[in-house]
Amino acid sequence: MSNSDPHSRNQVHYPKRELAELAIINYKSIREGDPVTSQKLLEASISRGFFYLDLTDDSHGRQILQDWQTVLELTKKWYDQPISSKMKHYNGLGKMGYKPAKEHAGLSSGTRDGYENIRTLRDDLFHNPSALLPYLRDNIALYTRFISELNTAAMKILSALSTDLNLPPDQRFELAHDTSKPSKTSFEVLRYSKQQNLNLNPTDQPVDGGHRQHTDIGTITLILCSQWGLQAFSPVCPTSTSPQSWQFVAPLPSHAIINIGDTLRYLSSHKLNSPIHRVVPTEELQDEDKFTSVYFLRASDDTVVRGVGGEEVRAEEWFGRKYRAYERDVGVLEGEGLSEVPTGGLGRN
Ligand SMILES: O=C(O)CCC(=O)C(=O)O
Ligand SMILES: [Fe+2]
Repeated sequence: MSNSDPHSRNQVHYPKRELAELAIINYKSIREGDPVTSQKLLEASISRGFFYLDLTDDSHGRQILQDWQTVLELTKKWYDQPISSKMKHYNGLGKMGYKPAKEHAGLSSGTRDGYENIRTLRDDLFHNPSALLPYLRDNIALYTRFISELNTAAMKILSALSTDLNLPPDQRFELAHDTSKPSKTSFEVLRYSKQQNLNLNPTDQPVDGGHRQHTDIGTITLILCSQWGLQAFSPVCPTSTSPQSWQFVAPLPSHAIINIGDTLRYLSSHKLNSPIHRVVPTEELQDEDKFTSVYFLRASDDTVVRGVGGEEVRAEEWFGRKYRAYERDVGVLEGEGLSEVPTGGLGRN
C-alpha cells in the first residue's frame, strides 16, 4: 500500500477501527478535465457516494486549506461565548444562524444530538450581508473567497459527473444550481462537545451525543475535518446480504471528504448514491471538542425532483421535510409514517 493510502496510514494508529475504503480523487486533475480521474469520480459516486478530494497540488485547493484554518480560528472564538449570547442568533429549525445542541434526534431512540451549528446561507453572503452574523460580516472578504472556492470545487465535481453520465445539455446537473435563484446552499461549522463521561455511564443507557444517521439533503457535500467521528454505513445497498456495519471515514490531512446528497441521487435517477452516515463520539477525542466545516451545495429552491416513492418534490420542500424529520425521535417518525425521510428512502431510519 502506498503512503498516501488512507488505510495503511491510519491502521497504524487505530488498529481496531473498521475503515471505509474510499477513492482519492485529485482536485487538480478534475480541474484539468482529466478523463481517467473523471471516470474514477463517477465510479466512487455510484458505489459508495463518498470519496476524498486531494487538495494538495492545486493552488485553489491550497487556498481552501489555508482559509479553512482562519475560518476555524474565528469560529472557535465565537463558539466560546456563553450560550445566552449565542442563542440571540437562533432563528429556528433549519434557519441561518446558531443551532444549540439537542435540537435534533440523537444516535438512538430517546437521545438527542451532541452538536451546535452555525449556518451561513450563500445567498446571504452574496445578496444580503446585513443578515450575516457580525463576526462573519467583519471578515467578509475572507468568507467570500473561501465560499466561492468551495462552491467552485463542488460545481467542478457536478460538471464532471454530468459529462461522465453523458447528460444532454438541458439536463446537466449544473442547470439546477443557477446562482441567480434562491437556494438553501450553506456553509456550516459544527461543534461536537467532548464526551468525557461516555464510558462511565453506570446504567449503560444510551446517551445524548453525535449526529443521527441520515443522508444529506442537497447535491454535493464537501467536508473539512481533521478529527475522527464520521462513519459511513456499509454495505451501501440496503438489500445486500453482506454483513452490515458502520465504517469510520478517516480524516486525511489536506483532503476534503465529499459525499453525494439525496437531491443529486434523485436528479441522477438514483444512479448516484447518497450514502447513509452518522457521527459518533470516539474515545480518543474525549478531551477535545470536534469541529466539522461543511459546504452543502443544494439545488435552487424551485428544482423539482422525484424523491421517496417517486413523488415529485421541490428542493425547498425536501429541505423543510428533512429538518422536521431530523428533529423527531425515531419512534415518533415511525408513528407519523415519516421514517423514510432522514435517510431519503434508503430504508433505514
Ligand atoms: O460532522 C461530520 O463529520 C458530518 C456532519 C454531517 O453529516 C452533516 O452535517 O450533514
Ligand atoms: Fe451529513
